[in-house]
Amino acid sequence: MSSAKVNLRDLTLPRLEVFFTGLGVEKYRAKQAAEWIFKKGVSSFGEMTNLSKDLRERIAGAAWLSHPEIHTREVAQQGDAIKYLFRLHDGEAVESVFMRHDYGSAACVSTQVGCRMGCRLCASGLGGLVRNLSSGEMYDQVLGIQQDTGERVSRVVLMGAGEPLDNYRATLDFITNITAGYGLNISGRHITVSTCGLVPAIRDLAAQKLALTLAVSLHAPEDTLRDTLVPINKKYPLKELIAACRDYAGQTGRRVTFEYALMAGINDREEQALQLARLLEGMLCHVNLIPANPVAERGVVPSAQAQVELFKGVLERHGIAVTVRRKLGADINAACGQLRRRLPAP
Ligand SMILES: C[S@@+](CC[C@H](N)C(=O)[O-])C[C@H]1O[C@@H](n2cnc3c(N)ncnc32)[C@H](O)[C@@H]1O
Ligand code: SF4
Repeated sequence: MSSAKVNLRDLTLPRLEVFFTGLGVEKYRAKQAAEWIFKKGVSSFGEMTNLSKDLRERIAGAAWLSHPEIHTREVAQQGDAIKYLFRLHDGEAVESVFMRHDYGSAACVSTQVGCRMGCRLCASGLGGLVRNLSSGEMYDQVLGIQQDTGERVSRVVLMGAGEPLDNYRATLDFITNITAGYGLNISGRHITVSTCGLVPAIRDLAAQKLALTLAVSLHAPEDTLRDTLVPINKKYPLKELIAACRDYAGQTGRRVTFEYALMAGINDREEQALQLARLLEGMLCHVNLIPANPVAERGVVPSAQAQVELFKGVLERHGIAVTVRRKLGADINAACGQLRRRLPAP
Protein backbone atom coordinates (compact mmCIF):
# COMPACT_ATOMS: atom_id res chain seq x y z
CA MET A 1 0.00 0.00 0.00
CA SER A 2 1.58 3.29 -1.11
CA SER A 3 0.96 6.44 0.89
CA ALA A 4 -0.27 8.15 -2.30
CA LYS A 5 -3.11 5.66 -2.54
CA VAL A 6 -6.42 6.40 -0.88
CA ASN A 7 -8.07 3.96 1.54
CA LEU A 8 -11.56 3.47 0.09
CA ARG A 9 -12.90 2.52 3.55
CA ASP A 10 -12.19 6.15 4.55
CA LEU A 11 -14.44 7.69 1.89
CA THR A 12 -18.10 8.62 2.11
CA LEU A 13 -20.29 8.08 -0.97
CA PRO A 14 -19.80 11.57 -2.52
CA ARG A 15 -16.03 11.16 -2.26
CA LEU A 16 -16.24 7.63 -3.70
CA GLU A 17 -18.15 9.12 -6.63
CA VAL A 18 -15.37 11.64 -7.19
CA PHE A 19 -12.85 8.80 -7.03
CA PHE A 20 -14.74 6.73 -9.61
CA THR A 21 -15.41 9.59 -12.01
CA GLY A 22 -11.68 10.40 -11.70
CA LEU A 23 -11.01 6.90 -13.04
CA GLY A 24 -13.33 7.68 -15.96
CA VAL A 25 -16.02 5.32 -14.68
CA GLU A 26 -19.78 5.90 -14.39
CA LYS A 27 -20.90 7.34 -11.05
CA TYR A 28 -23.26 4.46 -10.22
CA ARG A 29 -20.24 2.19 -9.82
CA ALA A 30 -19.41 4.12 -6.64
CA LYS A 31 -22.66 2.96 -5.03
CA GLN A 32 -21.91 -0.65 -5.99
CA ALA A 33 -18.44 -0.36 -4.51
CA ALA A 34 -19.83 1.30 -1.36
CA GLU A 35 -22.01 -1.75 -0.72
CA TRP A 36 -19.02 -4.07 -1.00
CA ILE A 37 -16.95 -1.86 1.28
CA PHE A 38 -19.48 -0.92 3.96
CA LYS A 39 -22.32 -3.46 3.87
CA LYS A 40 -20.58 -6.69 2.88
CA GLY A 41 -17.31 -5.54 4.44
CA VAL A 42 -14.96 -7.11 1.90
CA SER A 43 -11.22 -7.02 2.56
CA SER A 44 -10.01 -6.91 -1.05
CA PHE A 45 -11.06 -5.48 -4.40
CA GLY A 46 -10.98 -9.00 -5.87
CA GLU A 47 -14.17 -9.79 -3.94
CA MET A 48 -16.14 -7.06 -5.74
CA THR A 49 -17.46 -9.47 -8.30
CA ASN A 50 -19.96 -7.19 -10.04
CA LEU A 51 -17.08 -4.92 -11.09
CA SER A 52 -15.05 -6.05 -14.09
CA LYS A 53 -11.54 -7.41 -13.55
CA ASP A 54 -10.17 -4.50 -15.54
CA LEU A 55 -11.96 -1.98 -13.32
CA ARG A 56 -10.81 -3.74 -10.15
CA GLU A 57 -7.24 -3.53 -11.38
CA ARG A 58 -7.60 0.18 -12.09
CA ILE A 59 -9.04 0.72 -8.61
CA ALA A 60 -6.15 -1.19 -7.08
CA GLY A 61 -3.73 1.08 -8.96
CA ALA A 62 -5.10 4.14 -7.16
CA ALA A 63 -6.51 2.84 -3.88
CA TRP A 64 -6.19 0.32 -1.08
CA LEU A 65 -8.60 -1.13 1.44
CA SER A 66 -7.86 -1.29 5.15
CA HIS A 67 -9.29 -4.33 6.88
CA PRO A 68 -9.63 -5.55 10.44
CA GLU A 69 -6.76 -7.58 11.79
CA ILE A 70 -7.50 -9.13 15.15
CA HIS A 71 -4.33 -9.36 17.22
CA THR A 72 -5.92 -10.80 20.36
CA ARG A 73 -9.37 -11.42 21.77
CA GLU A 74 -10.46 -12.07 25.34
CA VAL A 75 -13.91 -13.42 26.23
CA ALA A 76 -15.47 -12.47 29.55
CA GLN A 77 -16.34 -15.33 31.88
CA GLN A 78 -20.08 -14.81 31.49
CA GLY A 79 -19.63 -14.56 27.73
CA ASP A 80 -21.38 -11.17 27.68
CA ALA A 81 -18.39 -9.25 26.37
CA ILE A 82 -15.38 -9.79 24.16
CA LYS A 83 -12.43 -7.44 24.13
CA TYR A 84 -10.42 -7.17 20.92
CA LEU A 85 -7.04 -5.71 20.19
CA PHE A 86 -6.90 -4.72 16.52
CA ARG A 87 -3.55 -4.23 14.81
CA LEU A 88 -3.47 -1.24 12.46
CA HIS A 89 -1.55 -1.07 9.17
CA ASP A 90 1.29 0.97 10.71
CA GLY A 91 1.79 -1.39 13.65
CA GLU A 92 -0.24 0.67 16.14
CA ALA A 93 -3.11 -1.02 17.94
CA VAL A 94 -6.53 -0.16 19.34
CA GLU A 95 -8.96 -1.96 21.58
CA SER A 96 -12.67 -2.44 20.98
CA VAL A 97 -15.33 -4.27 22.96
CA PHE A 98 -18.31 -6.32 21.82
CA MET A 99 -21.16 -6.37 24.33
CA ARG A 100 -24.29 -8.53 24.26
CA HIS A 101 -27.31 -6.87 25.82
CA ASP A 102 -30.91 -8.07 26.06
CA TYR A 103 -31.85 -5.43 23.48
CA GLY A 104 -29.08 -6.19 20.95
CA SER A 105 -25.36 -6.18 20.48
CA ALA A 106 -23.14 -3.15 20.78
CA ALA A 107 -19.63 -2.37 19.68
CA CYS A 108 -17.56 0.01 21.79
CA VAL A 109 -15.24 1.61 19.26
CA SER A 110 -11.97 3.55 19.67
CA THR A 111 -11.54 6.80 17.78
CA GLN A 112 -7.87 7.59 18.47
CA VAL A 113 -4.69 5.76 19.40
CA GLY A 114 -4.32 7.22 22.90
CA CYS A 115 -5.87 10.57 23.82
CA ARG A 116 -4.57 14.04 24.64
CA MET A 117 -7.30 15.07 27.07
CA GLY A 118 -5.52 13.76 30.17
CA CYS A 119 -8.55 12.92 32.33
CA ARG A 120 -7.40 11.86 35.75
CA LEU A 121 -9.42 8.66 35.93
CA CYS A 122 -8.68 7.26 32.49
CA ALA A 123 -6.19 4.64 31.34
CA SER A 124 -6.69 5.40 27.63
CA GLY A 125 -4.96 8.74 27.87
CA LEU A 126 -1.98 7.64 29.96
CA GLY A 127 0.53 7.88 27.10
CA GLY A 128 -1.01 10.95 25.46
CA LEU A 129 -2.24 11.04 21.87
CA VAL A 130 -0.38 8.88 19.35
CA ARG A 131 -2.58 9.57 16.36
CA ASN A 132 -6.13 9.93 15.12
CA LEU A 133 -7.90 6.94 13.61
CA SER A 134 -9.32 7.34 10.13
CA SER A 135 -13.03 6.74 9.64
CA GLY A 136 -12.17 3.47 7.89
CA GLU A 137 -10.18 2.30 10.88
CA MET A 138 -13.22 2.94 13.09
CA TYR A 139 -15.40 1.06 10.61
CA ASP A 140 -12.95 -1.86 10.52
CA GLN A 141 -13.47 -2.40 14.26
CA VAL A 142 -17.20 -2.97 13.74
CA LEU A 143 -16.64 -5.19 10.70
CA GLY A 144 -13.99 -7.19 12.55
CA ILE A 145 -16.35 -7.78 15.47
CA GLN A 146 -19.21 -8.83 13.17
CA GLN A 147 -16.96 -11.17 11.20
CA ASP A 148 -15.50 -12.73 14.35
CA THR A 149 -18.77 -13.22 16.23
CA GLY A 150 -21.02 -13.87 13.24
CA GLU A 151 -23.48 -11.52 14.94
CA ARG A 152 -24.90 -8.25 13.74
CA VAL A 153 -23.82 -5.15 15.61
CA SER A 154 -26.95 -3.06 16.15
CA ARG A 155 -25.51 -0.30 18.33
CA VAL A 156 -22.26 1.59 18.38
CA VAL A 157 -20.84 3.50 21.33
CA LEU A 158 -17.85 5.73 20.72
CA MET A 159 -16.49 5.07 24.19
CA GLY A 160 -13.29 3.24 23.41
CA ALA A 161 -9.93 4.94 23.54
CA GLY A 162 -9.80 8.52 22.33
CA GLU A 163 -11.96 11.61 22.24
CA PRO A 164 -14.27 11.36 19.21
CA LEU A 165 -14.89 15.10 19.04
CA ASP A 166 -11.13 15.73 18.95
CA ASN A 167 -11.16 13.68 15.72
CA TYR A 168 -14.34 15.26 14.50
CA ARG A 169 -14.25 14.94 10.69
CA ALA A 170 -13.29 11.25 10.72
CA THR A 171 -15.89 10.51 13.40
CA LEU A 172 -18.64 12.17 11.34
CA ASP A 173 -17.58 10.27 8.20
CA PHE A 174 -17.66 7.02 10.17
CA ILE A 175 -21.18 7.82 11.40
CA THR A 176 -22.29 8.77 7.88
CA ASN A 177 -21.16 5.41 6.50
CA ILE A 178 -22.41 3.22 9.31
CA THR A 179 -25.88 4.79 9.27
CA ALA A 180 -26.14 4.70 5.44
CA GLY A 181 -28.28 2.26 3.46
CA TYR A 182 -25.11 1.17 1.63
CA GLY A 183 -23.52 0.58 5.04
CA LEU A 184 -24.80 -1.17 8.13
CA ASN A 185 -27.94 0.97 8.25
CA ILE A 186 -27.69 1.53 12.02
CA SER A 187 -30.07 4.24 13.17
CA GLY A 188 -28.51 7.44 14.52
CA ARG A 189 -30.31 6.97 17.82
CA HIS A 190 -28.41 3.71 18.26
CA ILE A 191 -25.10 5.52 18.03
CA THR A 192 -23.68 7.13 21.15
CA VAL A 193 -20.99 9.77 20.87
CA SER A 194 -19.23 10.15 24.20
CA THR A 195 -17.25 13.29 24.90
CA CYS A 196 -15.37 14.85 27.77
CA GLY A 197 -17.01 18.14 26.75
CA LEU A 198 -15.69 19.86 23.62
CA VAL A 199 -18.37 22.52 23.48
CA PRO A 200 -17.98 23.88 19.90
CA ALA A 201 -18.11 20.34 18.49
CA ILE A 202 -21.18 19.48 20.60
CA ARG A 203 -22.90 22.53 19.12
CA ASP A 204 -21.87 21.52 15.62
CA LEU A 205 -23.09 17.97 16.17
CA ALA A 206 -26.51 19.28 17.22
CA ALA A 207 -26.73 21.19 13.95
CA GLN A 208 -26.05 18.00 11.94
CA LYS A 209 -29.57 16.74 12.80
CA LEU A 210 -28.35 13.15 13.06
CA ALA A 211 -30.37 12.40 16.23
CA LEU A 212 -27.33 10.76 17.79
CA THR A 213 -27.23 9.98 21.48
CA LEU A 214 -24.81 12.35 23.17
CA ALA A 215 -23.02 11.14 26.30
CA VAL A 216 -21.01 13.65 28.31
CA SER A 217 -18.37 12.48 30.76
CA LEU A 218 -19.18 14.77 33.65
CA HIS A 219 -17.69 13.16 36.77
CA ALA A 220 -17.96 16.33 38.88
CA PRO A 221 -20.79 18.75 39.69
CA GLU A 222 -18.67 21.93 40.03
CA ASP A 223 -15.72 23.51 38.23
CA THR A 224 -12.98 23.29 40.87
CA LEU A 225 -13.19 19.51 41.06
CA ARG A 226 -13.93 19.02 37.36
CA ASP A 227 -10.86 21.11 36.44
CA THR A 228 -8.72 18.48 38.16
CA LEU A 229 -10.58 15.38 36.91
CA VAL A 230 -11.35 16.45 33.34
CA PRO A 231 -8.84 19.17 32.43
CA ILE A 232 -10.69 20.33 29.28
CA ASN A 233 -13.09 21.87 31.80
CA LYS A 234 -10.64 24.77 32.20
CA LYS A 235 -11.28 25.65 28.57
CA TYR A 236 -15.01 24.82 28.51
CA PRO A 237 -16.34 25.21 32.06
CA LEU A 238 -19.59 23.69 33.27
CA LYS A 239 -21.72 26.74 32.55
CA GLU A 240 -20.84 26.56 28.84
CA LEU A 241 -20.95 22.77 28.72
CA ILE A 242 -24.35 22.44 30.36
CA ALA A 243 -25.78 25.22 28.16
CA ALA A 244 -24.55 23.34 25.07
CA CYS A 245 -26.11 20.11 26.39
CA ARG A 246 -29.44 21.81 27.08
CA ASP A 247 -29.38 23.18 23.52
CA TYR A 248 -28.45 19.72 22.16
CA ALA A 249 -31.47 18.19 23.89
CA GLY A 250 -33.68 21.08 22.71
CA GLN A 251 -32.53 20.93 19.08
CA THR A 252 -32.51 17.16 18.66
CA GLY A 253 -35.24 16.07 21.08
CA ARG A 254 -32.70 13.53 22.34
CA ARG A 255 -32.06 12.95 26.00
CA VAL A 256 -28.43 13.67 26.90
CA THR A 257 -26.64 11.05 28.99
CA PHE A 258 -24.23 12.19 31.69
CA GLU A 259 -21.55 9.70 32.67
CA TYR A 260 -20.48 10.02 36.28
CA ALA A 261 -17.80 7.60 37.51
CA LEU A 262 -17.97 7.43 41.29
CA MET A 263 -14.58 7.58 43.02
CA ALA A 264 -14.29 7.01 46.75
CA GLY A 265 -13.97 10.26 48.67
CA ILE A 266 -13.54 12.35 45.53
CA ASN A 267 -16.90 12.93 43.88
CA ASP A 268 -19.32 10.63 45.71
CA ARG A 269 -20.51 12.71 48.67
CA GLU A 270 -24.17 13.42 49.33
CA GLU A 271 -23.71 17.18 48.91
CA GLN A 272 -22.10 16.55 45.52
CA ALA A 273 -25.15 14.53 44.47
CA LEU A 274 -27.26 17.54 45.46
CA GLN A 275 -25.06 19.90 43.43
CA LEU A 276 -25.40 17.56 40.46
CA ALA A 277 -29.19 17.48 40.78
CA ARG A 278 -29.26 21.29 40.79
CA LEU A 279 -26.92 21.50 37.79
CA LEU A 280 -29.14 19.25 35.68
CA GLU A 281 -32.49 20.51 36.93
CA GLY A 282 -35.18 20.60 34.22
CA MET A 283 -32.99 19.13 31.48
CA LEU A 284 -33.99 16.26 29.17
CA CYS A 285 -31.25 14.01 30.46
CA HIS A 286 -30.23 10.84 32.18
CA VAL A 287 -27.36 10.13 34.57
CA ASN A 288 -25.31 6.96 34.30
CA LEU A 289 -23.52 6.23 37.54
CA ILE A 290 -20.52 3.96 37.14
CA PRO A 291 -18.50 2.71 40.09
CA ALA A 292 -15.10 3.84 38.70
CA ASN A 293 -12.82 1.13 37.36
CA PRO A 294 -9.62 1.05 39.35
CA VAL A 295 -6.62 2.44 37.46
CA ALA A 296 -3.52 1.90 39.55
CA GLU A 297 -1.42 4.56 37.78
CA ARG A 298 -4.13 7.15 38.47
CA GLY A 299 -4.87 6.15 42.06
CA VAL A 300 -8.54 5.66 41.15
CA VAL A 301 -10.53 3.76 43.81
CA PRO A 302 -14.20 2.93 43.15
CA SER A 303 -16.91 4.04 45.59
CA ALA A 304 -18.45 1.42 47.85
CA GLN A 305 -21.82 0.03 46.76
CA ALA A 306 -23.65 1.72 49.68
CA GLN A 307 -22.26 5.11 48.63
CA VAL A 308 -23.35 4.50 45.03
CA GLU A 309 -26.89 3.76 46.26
CA LEU A 310 -26.92 6.84 48.47
CA PHE A 311 -25.79 9.06 45.57
CA LYS A 312 -28.40 7.51 43.30
CA GLY A 313 -31.14 8.05 45.89
CA VAL A 314 -30.41 11.79 46.14
CA LEU A 315 -30.65 12.20 42.37
CA GLU A 316 -33.89 10.21 42.21
CA ARG A 317 -35.49 12.25 44.98
CA HIS A 318 -34.73 15.34 42.89
CA GLY A 319 -36.43 13.92 39.81
CA ILE A 320 -33.28 13.05 37.84
CA ALA A 321 -33.46 9.85 35.75
CA VAL A 322 -30.55 7.73 36.90
CA THR A 323 -29.17 4.23 36.38
CA VAL A 324 -26.15 2.43 37.74
CA ARG A 325 -24.36 0.99 34.76
CA ARG A 326 -24.00 -2.76 34.77
CA LYS A 327 -20.35 -3.66 34.44
CA LEU A 328 -19.90 -5.92 31.47
CA GLY A 329 -16.90 -8.15 31.23
CA ALA A 330 -15.35 -6.82 34.41
CA ASP A 331 -13.11 -9.87 34.58
CA ILE A 332 -11.39 -8.94 31.34
CA ASN A 333 -11.13 -5.26 32.17
CA ALA A 334 -13.41 -4.62 29.24
CA ALA A 335 -15.13 -1.73 30.93
CA CYS A 336 -14.74 1.83 29.70
CA GLY A 337 -11.62 3.71 30.64
CA GLN A 338 -9.60 0.51 30.61
CA LEU A 339 -8.79 0.41 26.93
CA ARG A 340 -5.13 0.84 26.15
CA ARG A 341 -2.80 0.31 23.31
CA ARG A 342 -0.63 -2.61 24.17
CA LEU A 343 1.35 -3.49 21.06
CA PRO A 344 4.85 -2.10 21.13
CA ALA A 345 5.54 0.40 18.33
CA PRO A 346 7.11 -1.28 15.28
C1 LIG B 1 -12.60 6.25 27.60
S1 LIG B 1 -13.81 7.48 27.37
C2 LIG B 1 -13.91 7.68 25.61
C3 LIG B 1 -14.92 8.68 25.15
C4 LIG B 1 -14.61 10.13 25.43
N1 LIG B 1 -13.25 10.44 25.30
C5 LIG B 1 -15.11 10.54 26.80
O1 LIG B 1 -14.32 10.91 27.63
O2 LIG B 1 -16.32 10.52 26.97
C6 LIG B 1 -15.32 6.59 27.72
C7 LIG B 1 -15.86 6.75 29.10
O3 LIG B 1 -15.03 6.07 30.05
C8 LIG B 1 -14.97 6.86 31.22
N2 LIG B 1 -13.87 6.45 32.04
C9 LIG B 1 -12.58 6.72 31.90
N3 LIG B 1 -11.87 6.18 32.91
C10 LIG B 1 -12.74 5.53 33.70
C11 LIG B 1 -12.63 4.77 34.89
N4 LIG B 1 -11.45 4.56 35.47
N5 LIG B 1 -13.75 4.26 35.42
C12 LIG B 1 -14.96 4.46 34.84
N6 LIG B 1 -15.13 5.16 33.72
C13 LIG B 1 -14.03 5.70 33.15
C14 LIG B 1 -14.85 8.23 30.60
O4 LIG B 1 -14.99 9.28 31.48
C15 LIG B 1 -15.93 8.18 29.59
O5 LIG B 1 -17.19 8.45 30.17
S1 SF4 C 1 -11.88 9.94 29.47
FE1 SF4 C 1 -12.09 10.21 27.27
S2 SF4 C 1 -11.29 12.28 26.92
FE2 SF4 C 1 -10.61 11.70 28.93
S3 SF4 C 1 -8.54 10.85 28.62
FE3 SF4 C 1 -10.01 9.13 28.56
S4 SF4 C 1 -10.50 8.87 26.43
FE4 SF4 C 1 -9.58 10.87 26.64
